[in-house]
Amino acid sequence: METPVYKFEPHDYDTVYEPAEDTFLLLDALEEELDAIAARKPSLCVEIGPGSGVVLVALSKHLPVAQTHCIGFDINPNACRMTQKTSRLNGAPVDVVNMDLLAGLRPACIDLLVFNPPYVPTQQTTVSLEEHIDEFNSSKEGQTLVHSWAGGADGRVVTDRVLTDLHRILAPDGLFYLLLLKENKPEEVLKQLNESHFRGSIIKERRIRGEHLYVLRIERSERSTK
Ligand SMILES: C[S@@+](CC[C@H](N)C(=O)[O-])C[C@H]1O[C@@H](n2cnc3c(N)ncnc32)[C@H](O)[C@@H]1O
Repeated sequence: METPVYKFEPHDYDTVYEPAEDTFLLLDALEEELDAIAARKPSLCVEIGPGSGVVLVALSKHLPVAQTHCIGFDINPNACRMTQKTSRLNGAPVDVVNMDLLAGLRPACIDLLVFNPPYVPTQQTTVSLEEHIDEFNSSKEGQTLVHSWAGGADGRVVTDRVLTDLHRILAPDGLFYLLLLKENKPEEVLKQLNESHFRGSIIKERRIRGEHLYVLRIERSERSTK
């Protein structure tokens, strides 16, 4: 999918994740999946961590407005603002909420879920929404951007929280597209999913500048059709 127009002001580079190779790989994978996605007639499309908003806005441009509500949840308030701005710039309606992952959502409501997580293995542990907003308000710029990429042990701390919640929030016929790095052990993730009523596969991979990136497509192993 074509990358939507986005406009960073100088200070945004310190606080919001700028679209990079991982973003573009996810866009390419989603483009190839558009027919499969349309066939599921998604009512609710959610991106966790939309950052600049380009992935969510690109998806929104390919999904019928009357049918699909697109919404992003980002822990970073400036990423939420940037996603709104990208939405406006492209005339593509998406909502965005400053929230930590998906805790506030009712069960089995997400038809299409997308996540390009903080995937770099680091010592750093993740922070709560409150701590994140405090950091942001105390203008420790550069600090907030760390949470866009710092993934803790195996780069999986945030991703594993989503995977643990997946059974609760994914609709029976839902699809989940997840970007991972080789160091996140995608094969191990797939094995765990296969053992817990999901099935998944690697639908796209790319080696770029020392990173080996994967996009996984995940769905329930016994899905109901609409
Ligand atoms: C690697 S960036 C991806 C940004 C964008 N989706 C892209 O592909 O360019 C990860 C995003 O996840 C957000 N994020 C990190 N932890 C989060 C959490 N617990 N809840 C919601 N968003 C989170 C970050 O603020 C950041 O915007």
